[in-house]
Amino acid sequence: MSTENKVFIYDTTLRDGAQAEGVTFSPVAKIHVAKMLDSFGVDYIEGGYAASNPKDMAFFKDIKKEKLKHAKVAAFGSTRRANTPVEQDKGTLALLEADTEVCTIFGKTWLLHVTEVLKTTPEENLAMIEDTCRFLKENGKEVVYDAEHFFDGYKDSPEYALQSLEAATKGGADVLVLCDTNGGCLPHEVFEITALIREKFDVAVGIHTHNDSETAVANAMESVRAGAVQVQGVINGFGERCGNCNLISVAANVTMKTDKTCLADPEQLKNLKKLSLFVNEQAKLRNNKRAAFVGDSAFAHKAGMHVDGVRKVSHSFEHVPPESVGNSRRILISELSGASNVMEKLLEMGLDNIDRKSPEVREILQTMEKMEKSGYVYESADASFKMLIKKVLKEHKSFFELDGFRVIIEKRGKNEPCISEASLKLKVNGEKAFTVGEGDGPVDALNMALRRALHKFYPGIDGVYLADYRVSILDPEEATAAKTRVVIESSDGDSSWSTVGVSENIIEASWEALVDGVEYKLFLNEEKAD
Ligand SMILES: CC(=O)SCCNC(=O)CCNC(=O)[C@H](O)C(C)(C)COP(=O)(O)OP(=O)(O)OC[C@H]1O[C@@H](n2cnc3c(N)ncnc32)[C@H](O)[C@@H]1OP(=O)(O)O
Ligand SMILES: CC(=O)C(=O)O
Repeated sequence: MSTENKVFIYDTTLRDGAQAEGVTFSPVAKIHVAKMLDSFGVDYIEGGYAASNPKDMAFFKDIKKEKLKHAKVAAFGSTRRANTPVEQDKGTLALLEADTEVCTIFGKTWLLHVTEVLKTTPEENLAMIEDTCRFLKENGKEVVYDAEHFFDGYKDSPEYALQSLEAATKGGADVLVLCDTNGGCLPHEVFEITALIREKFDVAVGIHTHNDSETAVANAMESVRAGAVQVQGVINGFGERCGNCNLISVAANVTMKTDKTCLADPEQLKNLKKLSLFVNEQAKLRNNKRAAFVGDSAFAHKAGMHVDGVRKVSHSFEHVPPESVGNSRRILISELSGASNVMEKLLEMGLDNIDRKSPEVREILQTMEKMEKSGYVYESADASFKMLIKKVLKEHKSFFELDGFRVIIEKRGKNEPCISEASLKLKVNGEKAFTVGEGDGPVDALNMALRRALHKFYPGIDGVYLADYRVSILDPEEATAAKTRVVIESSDGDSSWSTVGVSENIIEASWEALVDGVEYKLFLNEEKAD
C-alpha cells in the first residue's frame, strides 16, 4: 500500500454497520450498497463476516459477478481459535472460502481480553495473530490486521500491545489498523499513540474508531494527521452501540480540509448527499436532518442575522459550499427571521422588485410573527408562508369558496373496519359543487372530496396526493383549550411542499393546511401557464 499523501477509505458499512441496532441488509441491498460505494470511489468494501452466516458468504459469491471498477472486496473474520491449528480453524477456512482479494482479521491487544474473554495465555494469543496472518498471506491474500481494543490495550500494557503488532507484522500483515473498539478515546490520545506506532513500525497504519465519546470522526482525523493511511468507517456513522466513524465526514474533511486525498476522483464529493441518502434507504434508516455536510439542516439558515450574512457573502456562515457535497442552502422562516429571510423567499417566488426596507416586507414579518405567536410554524411550512406573502401583497385570490363540510367516522362492529366519509359543498367561479369522498381517515376523506370537487375546474391538481401528515398539540397543559397544529406535505410526484393549519379542532386545522396546499399548487400551475 503506497502511503504517499493518499488516505485509503475502507468501508465497513456492510459489516460493522450491520452490527447497528435496527439495521439488517437484505442480500440485494448489500449488492446495491457495494456498487454505489464502488462508483463513489472507496478503496475497500468489507462485505461481511465470512464465518457468520450464509447471507454474508453469498454476498462474496454474488459480488464477483458485478465487476467493480475500483474497490477491493474484503472478507472479515478473527484470528484462529486458541489451541486450534490454523489450517483446521473454521473461521479462517471460511475466509478462504469467501475467495476475496483482501482478508481482514481482528485480534486481541488487551490482556484483559486475552485472559478473561479468550481465556487463553498471552503467548498463545500472539501465536494466534501471527499464524493467522501468515496462513492468509501464504494463500495469496492482502491482509488487514485490525488490532481490536488497541488503545485500551496500549494504555494497560504498552509492551504487550506492541508485541501483538509485532506478531501481525511477522505474520506478514499489510496494514496494522489501530482500533478504538470501545470508543472511549479522545483525539489527543489517538494522535499520540498513532504517531508512536508509525515511528516503531515500517508497515502502513490504519484507524478504526467508534463513536461512544462522540469523537469517532475527530479521532480518525487526528490519526490521519499522525500518519494513518487507512480509515475504516461506515457511511452515515451507524454501527455497534453508538456507531462507527462516519465516512461521509471523513471523505469531505480529508478532501477539502487537508493536503491529502482520499477519492480517486474528488469530483465524486458532489455525490456525497446522494450516497448518504442511498445507504440510509437500503438500511431502512431515517435520514438525520442534522448530519454534517449531507443533512437537510446542514446548510439551513434560520436566524435573521445569519441569513443577512449569507446573502452578502455565502461563506460568512457556511464552512464549505453546499453544492460541493451535493447539498443545497435553505432559508427558514420563523419568529427569529428578519427582512433578509423574507427577501430570500420573495426571490424564490420571482418577486425581485420589492425593497428590503419597504413597508410590505415589515408587514410580512409582523403578520408572520403574529401567526407564529398563535401556534403556526413556517419553518416546516414554506408553502403556507408563500400564501401569507401573497395575502399581505394583495396578490392572493381564492380559487374556491367553502359552503360547508361534514365528516363522519363509523365503526359498525367490533371486527368491522373504521370508515371515514366526507361530504363537501363548494362554490367555484359561482358554480356549486357537492362531492363525497372516502378515505383511510377523516382527513384523507376530506382531501378526496376536495379533489373531486375541483377536478372539473382545475384538472391540473389531479395528481396531487398527501405525502405526510403531522400533528402537534399546543399548550397541552390547558386541556380543553389545547390547540392542534397540523402540517401537511403534499406532492405531485415531482416536487413536494408543506403547509400548516392551527385550530382547536383537528379537522379544521387539517382543512386549513389542505386549502393552502391546493392553492399553492394552483398558483404554481397558473404561473407556469403564463
Ligand atoms: C469488535 C468487533 O466488532 S469484532 C466482530 C464481531 N462480530 C460478530 O460477532 C458478528 C458475527 N459473529 C457471529 O456470527 C458469531 O459470533 C460467530 C459465528 C463468529 C461465532 O459464533 P460462536 O462460535 O457461537 O461463538 P460466540 O459468538 O458465542 O463466541 C465467541 C467465541 O469466539 C472467540 N473469539 C472472540 N474473539 C476472538 C478472536 N479475536 N480470535 C479468536 N477467537 C475469538 C471467543 O473466545 C469465543 O470462543 P469460545 O466459544 O471458545 O468461548
Ligand atoms: C474490528 C472492530 O470492528 C473493532 O475493533 O471495533
